[in-house]
Amino acid sequence: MGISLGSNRYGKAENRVVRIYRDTPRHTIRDLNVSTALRGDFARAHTDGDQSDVLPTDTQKNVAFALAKEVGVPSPEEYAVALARHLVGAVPRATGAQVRVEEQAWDRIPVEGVDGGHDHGFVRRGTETRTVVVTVSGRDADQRTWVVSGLEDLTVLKSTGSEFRGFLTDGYTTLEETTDRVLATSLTARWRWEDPGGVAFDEAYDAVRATLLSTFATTYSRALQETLYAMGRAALETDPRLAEIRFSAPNKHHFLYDLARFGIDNDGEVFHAADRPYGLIEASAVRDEASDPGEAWTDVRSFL
Ligand SMILES: O=c1[nH]c(=O)c2[nH]c(=O)[nH]c2[nH]1
Repeated sequence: MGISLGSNRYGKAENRVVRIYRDTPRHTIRDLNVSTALRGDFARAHTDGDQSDVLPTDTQKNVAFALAKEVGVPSPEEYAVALARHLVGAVPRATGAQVRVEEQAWDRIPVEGVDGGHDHGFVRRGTETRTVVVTVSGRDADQRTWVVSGLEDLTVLKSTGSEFRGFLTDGYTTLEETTDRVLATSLTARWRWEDPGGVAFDEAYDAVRATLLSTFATTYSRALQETLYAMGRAALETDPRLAEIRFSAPNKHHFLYDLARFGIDNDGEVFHAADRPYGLIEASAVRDEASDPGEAWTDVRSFL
């Protein structure tokens, strides 16, 4: 019977690394969920139970925490690149690594009379998560690095300025056309940097996020598909260093509740917010001259 070892990788998932900068009385906090994965020739661990090529996942965890001090977290992207390169360097059999980081933002607690909020009191910001996936491939001089930045669970809604009509129908179609509906989604967006060298990632994140939000609000929507593509084009126009942006967007349906049964008018005022099923709309925008994505999207969740 011919059976051979297929693809494999290993690492430590979901290290909850919190780095606090406290060099001045005004502290800053970077709250990360860090996952590492190494790939390479680790066949003997699978076939022979031989661990001599395997740097334990426990050690990978320790490195994730140590680099939060030694390299720091100037941005989650820079931290992830340093961690991925360190791990490949530390493991002779590794041919590549992927480091995923999710960052939860903390805002300063507003305090009366204190400009810009409290020095060391923080409150978590919403459900939104900033994300980074860094993929490193090869060793030493041949090494390549891809950086995909993004966000998850950016929940947005517009209460008008959205329609859905003129769609294909068949014998099973019951959906009615609408010229005025609620459009809501919980957005996942990921953008690939053409060349991550020298990018000020924190500023860039704020700029892309602001562009996505303002485009969502100001663009009249004939479908979520059209809105996503408009958001993607706007993001790429905002920052020429972006090669492409990909979206995954659940259409969080808001159904007009039937109050006519009770003799009550409902002119787009009362809705049932259904949580499932939901339309799942996925789309991307790509710059014409973008480089080949290489391994940037390998094993990146929910994409295309
Ligand atoms: O924006 C939308 N796109 C669709 O493809 C779709 N399909 C559907 O039933 N409602 C919607 N809304």
